[in-house]
Formats: sequence, structure tokens, C-alpha cells
Amino acid sequence: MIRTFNAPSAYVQGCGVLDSIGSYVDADGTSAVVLADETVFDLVGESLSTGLEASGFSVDRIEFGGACTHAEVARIAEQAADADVVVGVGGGRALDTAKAVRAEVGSRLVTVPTIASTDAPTSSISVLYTEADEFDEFQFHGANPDLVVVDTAVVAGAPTRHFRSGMADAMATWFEADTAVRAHATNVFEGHSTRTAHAIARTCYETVREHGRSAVAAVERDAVTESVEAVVEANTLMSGIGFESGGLAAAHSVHDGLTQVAETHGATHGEKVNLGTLTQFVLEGRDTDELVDLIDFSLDVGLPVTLADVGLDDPTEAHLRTIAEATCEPYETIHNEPFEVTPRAVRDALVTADELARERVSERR
Ligand SMILES: NC(=O)c1ccc[n+]([C@@H]2O[C@H](COP(=O)([O-])OP(=O)(O)OC[C@H]3O[C@@H](n4cnc5c(N)ncnc54)[C@H](O)[C@@H]3O)[C@@H](O)[C@H]2O)c1
Ligand SMILES: [Zn+2]
Repeated sequence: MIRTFNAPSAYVQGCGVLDSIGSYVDADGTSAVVLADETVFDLVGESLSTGLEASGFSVDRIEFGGACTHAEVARIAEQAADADVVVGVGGGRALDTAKAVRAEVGSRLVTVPTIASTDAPTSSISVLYTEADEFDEFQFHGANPDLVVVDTAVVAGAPTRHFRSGMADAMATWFEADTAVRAHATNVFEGHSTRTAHAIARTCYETVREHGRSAVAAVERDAVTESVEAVVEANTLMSGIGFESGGLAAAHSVHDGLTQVAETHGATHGEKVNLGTLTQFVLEGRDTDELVDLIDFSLDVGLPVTLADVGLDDPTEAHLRTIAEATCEPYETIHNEPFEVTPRAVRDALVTADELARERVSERR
């Protein structure tokens, strides 16, 4: 059995760290291109540029249009062709675009997440979408970012919804990696998990459970506390390594299935993943107490637990079929589950998780 482990080359996290970002960028040459949408550039553009210029970089800005599509990657790659360093700044879409641009131009890559909403900042892959905003393909770049810089003051100042969503993405990491390891399934790098990645995935979950409530309370007030630092690290570094080098299973496939129904497009990546984790629990026949425990924690921190919570108030059988069939596409990681998975089984697990969550919500009222 071949085991593989990949990770970003360097990771820096701290309150106000963007001001000194240039000192962490290890690159020959002096030209940096900053890729960010207007909102994000207004927030951090100045401190980023000052931080890079202080270390001798010339800084050009390219405005990110908001979608990670082939056309957007081609447009930006042309503009960034001579850059020594591409600095992707923002949410998962901007960072995935920066990764694809780096693959085209051969520069170094720095990712600067300004929300702790997904594990995209540390991973090696990009998720590409069509112009109609439907899933197009995964691009496996083989290389992780050279440097990841997270300013916790920026992340804590962003809307809490993004932070909660990242917690859901992080919790799924453990249940998926653990299933993948037990099933001897392969990870993103087509190797088997190391004990290192498995342990990181476990710590990722434990960190979110131990610090999640306090961290969400802090972020509601734009405060940076030790619990915020802990959860940012879990959502970003541990989750990224945990899913890529540990392996994925059902939860993210259910997320992918949910994206096929337009009604869920208003829900974030992490919010849909949370339903995926609950569905994975039912699919795997886990103890009901374990499921209720995760529902309770989700409700405590304000994460969605029912189909209605992610936009599907009244799912029809056609909706459920679309979701279940997309969840079971041959390339989906749900097939890492250690038993045969069918659309029927996914549909039944999804509606059962939804029913249990509804019951729990009314019990807690
Ligand atoms: N490559 C991977 O490993 C991986 C993993 C998980 C998710 N993803 C992808 O990530 C994407 C979802 O990412 P996301 O949930 O971060 O959403 P997103 O990238 O769509 O960003 C959401 C919004 O947040 C705004 N924003 C960013 N920073 C802000 C701040 N500090 N304050 C206020 N607003 C801010 C942005 O302007 C953007 O409009 C999906 O495309 C998904 O497929 C990729
Ligand atoms: Zn995810």
C-alpha cells in the first residue's frame, strides 16, 4: 500500500498578519499579482499591497469576476503571465481561480483567505463551474499553495455565516477521512492515508467541537479570541490536509448532489456539506444518539440541519431523485464507503436525516 501526504509549504495565521505578509513570501523576482474581487480588495487591498511593497514586491491588481470558470482562469492567466507570485485573496472561488492561474503561468502561489468558510485555501485542487454556475470539473493541480496567510482579524470581521460554514466543512473532514481510512480508499493524491492525516482530521473535528460555540460568539462581535484562532486553524489548515491526504466519502458527494437542485444555490458550500454529514451518518447506520449529538451542536452554532434550511422547503420525488443520482455519479467519493451505495439508499438516508432533524428541532422548541 502506498501512502501519500501533501500540504502547503508554509502556513501563517494571526491577528493583523497581512501587514507583514511580504516577509513570509519566499520568491525569486519581485512582481506580485493580487487577485481579489471588489469587496475583498476594498477590505484588505491596502494592507496587502503595503505589506508586499515593504518587502520589495511590485504589486499589480487583477479584479476577480466572482466565478471560477475556464474563461475566467484564461482571462486572468493572460494578465498574470509575467508574475513571479500570484496572490489569491477572498473566498473559495477566488482561491480556486488563483490555483488554476498558477498552474497556467508557473508562478509561486500565495492564498489569503478572508473568510474561514471552506478548506480551499490549503488544498491543491480547484473546483471549476460552468457559466451557468453548475459544477463543471475538479482540477487536480498536484501542488498545494506555497504559502497560506490568514489574518484572523479579517476573518473574524466577516459575516459569521461564512465562519459557521467552514466549521461544517471541517467537521465533515473527520467523518469522511475516518470512513475512507477504514475502507482503505485512496485520497486526492491517489495514495492511501497516513496516520498523520488521519490524526489531523480527528483533531480538526475535536477542535471545532471544543471551541466552536465560543468562537462563533466571538465572531458575532468581530472579536478575535484563542477559540477563534483554534477554529480558523481547524477550518483552514487541518480541514484542508485532512480531506486531501485523509480522503473523502459520502458527505461531500451529497453536497455535490444538492448543488444540482437550483433551490439550494443560496446555501453555502459548508451548509450543504452539513446535510451531507447527517446523511452519511444514516447511510452508515450510525447510532441515533451520535446523529442527534451532531444535530444539537449544529443547532447550537446556527448551522442548517434540514432540507428546508438549505432552500428545499418541500422537496419533490423528482428533486430527491436528481440529488441522489448526482450523489452517486461514478466519480463521486461516496463510493469510498465500505459498501455498495445506490441512489435509493442515498434518497432514503437523506429523507431520514431530514425527518430526525425536524423532530429534534421541534423537541428543542
Ligand atoms: N478547492 C477546494 O479544495 C475547495 C474546498 C471547498 C470548497 N471549494 C469551493 O469554494 C467555493 C465556495 O467558497 P466560499 O464558501 O468561500 O464562497 P465564495 O468564494 O463564493 O465567497 C463568498 C463571498 O464572500 C465574500 N467575502 C470574502 N471575504 C469577505 C470578508 N472578509 N468580508 C465580507 N465578505 C467577504 C466574497 O466577496 C464572496 O462574494 C465553491 O466554489 C466550492 O466549490 C473548494
Ligand atoms: Zn468542503
